[in-house]
Amino acid sequence: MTNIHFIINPIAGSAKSILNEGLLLKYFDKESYHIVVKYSDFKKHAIQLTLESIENQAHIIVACGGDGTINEVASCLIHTPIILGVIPTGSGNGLAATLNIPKNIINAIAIIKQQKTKLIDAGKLNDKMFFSNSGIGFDAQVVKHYESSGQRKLPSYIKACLRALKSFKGKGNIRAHINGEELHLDPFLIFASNSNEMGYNVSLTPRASIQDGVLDVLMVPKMNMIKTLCFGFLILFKKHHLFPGVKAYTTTKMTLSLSSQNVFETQIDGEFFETHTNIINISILENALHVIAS
Ligand SMILES: Nc1ncnc2c1ncn2[C@@H]1O[C@H](COP(=O)(O)OP(=O)(O)OP(=O)(O)O)[C@@H](O)[C@H]1O
Repeated sequence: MTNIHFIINPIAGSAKSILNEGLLLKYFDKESYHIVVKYSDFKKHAIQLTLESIENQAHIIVACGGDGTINEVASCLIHTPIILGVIPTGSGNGLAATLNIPKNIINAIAIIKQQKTKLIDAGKLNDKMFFSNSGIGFDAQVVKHYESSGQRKLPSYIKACLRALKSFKGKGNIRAHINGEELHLDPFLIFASNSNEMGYNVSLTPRASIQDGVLDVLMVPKMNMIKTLCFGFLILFKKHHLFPGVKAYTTTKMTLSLSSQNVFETQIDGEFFETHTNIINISILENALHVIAS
């Protein structure tokens, strides 16, 4: 008997998902599965619900939502034998795309029932985990505007990009240590990725793999508006790493620091997060999580 728990974020994506307890009971028969379905009521609630499921000996915990929900559930499952499942009902669904999990709920359920698992890496930014990506600079500002819009759809994401483009100032003077190199940067973006998709079929690190034991890092210098738009255009053709001044690395760890007592504004798996310190340590946890993939 498989003890399978589902944690559903009811506001993920358009909040119109057909996924509910009744549907799940139809697909997971009582003879083979003990099924528990829970709903998150507020931000970070999925963490509490996951910890309860761990106490209740769940074998598989399925995060039903986007990258934010997956992050909350998966962070609790690091280095445990409990398997993460994903039903993508979010907006971008970057990690689900990386794992080849279809957006069609019935097809995603079929993949969960196959229970084909992969052991994947996780990224760590100070004490927070990420499974897809994290970043400072422009992407963090986009997420900040996106969250304040109160909407979770593609047009709000595009609006957030335009607002961030207009208002982006950057922090200036960031010191980075990576692969034995020390860099002094005034970045537009420093992006560290475990996965090869951010969501909406967009990728800054198309060659990244969630199973290679390294993070793919992209450092983009601050540029004028025209150059920034050219950089954005090249992303569509996955040629942005060739843009003058852009540096791409693979690494197991990286440190970023600000000379002032300023804190960093970051995004972690698409959620805005402000550090408490002027130092960021980013590293990889190799083979950290069992996850069902297609
Ligand atoms: N009932 C709730 N009310 C408000 N916020 C919630 C609730 N349940 C979960 N959340 C929060 O909703 C946020 C967004 O969730 P999630 O990332 O899964 O969806 P999404 O943003 O639509 O998808 P994606 O990240 O793939 O674009 C998360 O920060 C999560 O903690």
